[in-house]
Amino acid sequence: MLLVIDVGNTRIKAAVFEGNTLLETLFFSNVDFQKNSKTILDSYPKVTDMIVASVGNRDKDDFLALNAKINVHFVTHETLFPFQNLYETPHTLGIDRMVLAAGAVLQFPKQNRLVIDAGTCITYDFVDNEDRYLGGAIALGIRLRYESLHHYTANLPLLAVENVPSNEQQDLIGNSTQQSIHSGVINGVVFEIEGFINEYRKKYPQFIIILTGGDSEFLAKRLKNTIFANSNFLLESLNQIYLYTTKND
Ligand SMILES: Nc1ncnc2c1ncn2[C@@H]1O[C@H](COP(=O)(O)OP(=O)(O)O)[C@@H](O)[C@H]1O
Ligand SMILES: CC(C)(COP(=O)(O)O)[C@@H](O)C(=O)NCCC(=O)O
Ligand SMILES: [K+]
Repeated sequence: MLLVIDVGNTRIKAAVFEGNTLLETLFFSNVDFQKNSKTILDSYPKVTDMIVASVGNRDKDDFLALNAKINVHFVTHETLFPFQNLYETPHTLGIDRMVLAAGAVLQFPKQNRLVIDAGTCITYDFVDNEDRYLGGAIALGIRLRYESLHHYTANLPLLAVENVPSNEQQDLIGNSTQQSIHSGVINGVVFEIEGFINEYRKKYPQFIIILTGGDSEFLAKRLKNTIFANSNFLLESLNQIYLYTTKND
């Protein structure tokens, strides 16, 4: 039984897998990581291995301290990935982005793939049908946009995606300060993502789109393009990498 852990800049996400079967997902903030992870391990005594992808500043010792009996596999730039990395600065590429690219290759073989991860940042990662990772883009996530508008202006309030009315379209013309901010943030993100997809389509007429990240379910309803929306895609990709690396060791 495997515990997979994704340490992002906002949340830590975890999941327990038995082979390809996802048994449980768990989410917690960075602060109560140690306590919660011990709870997970106590609830799943059959966990023998853990695979960790961390963009945060946690080091391997934090995870080794959880349980000395568990084998910890820390995903690094030296991990065996199922793609050719054509990034010009391969050692600055986010481990999370590499895991997403690996998941796209392993779960959607032999086609052009664009992975969009809407979390702290919105990342775009492209792997072509020859399994070459070409790179992509890094943009402000939804929360960072709301926080920037508040922190870097004199009068704008701090809003959040949770305040957005649940209807699936955000009014284009905001008729109040709050609605203007929501229109700028939500429509800005939706139009940005659709704009990127349209530009990719000019270069690659055929490709699939995988949308993941904590804001993926919110955004999937608002995007016109056909996408595979899966908020657990990074966790599933970590499991796929574990199976791939142990098989190819
Ligand atoms: N229970 C939750 N707690 C915090 N953020 C959540 C939650 N559910 C969804 N979200 C959304 O997920 C975003 C973080 O997405 P995530 O992919 O976890 O980020 P990262 O991987 O960068 O840490 C938050 O900004 C928020 O909009
Ligand atoms: C862009 C990121 C901060 C995204 O992190 P996240 O939104 O998942 O918290 C992370 O992928 C990162 O630190 N990248 C390093 C720079 C690069 O990928 O080129
Ligand atoms: K992200």
